Amino acid sequence: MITAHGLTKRYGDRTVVQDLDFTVRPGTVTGFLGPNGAGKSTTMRMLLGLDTPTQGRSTVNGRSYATHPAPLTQVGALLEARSVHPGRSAFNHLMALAHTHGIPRRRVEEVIDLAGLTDAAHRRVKGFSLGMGQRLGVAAALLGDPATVILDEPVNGLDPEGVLWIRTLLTSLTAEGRTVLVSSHLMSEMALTADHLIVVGRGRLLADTTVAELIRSAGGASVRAVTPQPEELRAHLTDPNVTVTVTPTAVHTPTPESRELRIRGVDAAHIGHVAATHAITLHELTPQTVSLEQAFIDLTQESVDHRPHRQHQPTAAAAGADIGAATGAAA
Ligand SMILES: Nc1ncnc2c1ncn2[C@@H]1O[C@H](COP(=O)(O)OP(=O)(O)OP(=O)(O)O)[C@@H](O)[C@H]1O
Repeated sequence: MITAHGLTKRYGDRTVVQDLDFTVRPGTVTGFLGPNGAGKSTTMRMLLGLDTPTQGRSTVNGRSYATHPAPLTQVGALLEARSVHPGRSAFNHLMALAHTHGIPRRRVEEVIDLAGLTDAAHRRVKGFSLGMGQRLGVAAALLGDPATVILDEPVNGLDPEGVLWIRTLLTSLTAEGRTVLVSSHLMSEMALTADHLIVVGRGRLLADTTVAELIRSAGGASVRAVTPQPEELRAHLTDPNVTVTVTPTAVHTPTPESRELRIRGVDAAHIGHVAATHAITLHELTPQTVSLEQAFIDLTQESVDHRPHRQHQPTAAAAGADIGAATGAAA
């Protein structure tokens, strides 16, 4: 388990992490998200005792990182900056780390296999690709068989096979009851991997929530209906939990009198049934899901100053990063 209490970091007069409170629990993958410069790496460094907080404190497995007598066996970390001697082989690098904690050679061989580096184990690290370097970093993080794992952008530089490997690895680590905190810029990856999300922007906590709840709060599921009888359809959707928004003009509709309705609180099957019962013509009935990517952009748009302009497209096909993109009737 990881906790942060009022964690704050200032560089000069710039506050880059401000009053962060969160708990990362065992048994789930927690995604750590935020735009560039939001303070993710700084926070991770503070959790690992590599940066001293200006205020506040953090614990890993109940104590501050610095007070763990054998930290490698408590928390394994992969940070963006690698500090591996380029002339050493992967095996020797891991053996050197293992010696500091009395970890046996057998475990070094195990993590080399686990990371898919068996064939490259005795090659010098300076010849490694970015992806192989990431695999070595993950092997080092797992060396001490730690209960808590902190990975900063682990899929960075990995090919599709490597991405799949990380995804499977994270799931198996949490299935073993470990605590896993992982940062990424890839929303599509987080959607597939993380159960819980901590989102920061300009150093502040923006959300501490589940993937499903973040999407729900960004608008959740809706149904797009296109009909030349919009007012009639609306008049028959009378449940107080149902909201219907009608677009004022015929944009992207097949006939001039058609309108697009965005309907929330009821599924496509029910709308289709209502339309059939009242002989209302439908040109389109499409379940829509806000993508995690769109939910993230909505949440963090105040925290970035370099976005050109807002593009809101909560469609099932938007951005290629949707999760739960509905097929057939919406939930
Ligand atoms: N040693 C330092 N001295 C001064 N400023 C720093 C230092 N380290 C980080 N910063 C600043 O703190 C802010 C947060 O940086 P950090 O690397 O933690 O963000 P991040 O969310 O990890 O970003 P990215 O996603 O781009 O890696 C940035 O504006 C960065 O320039």
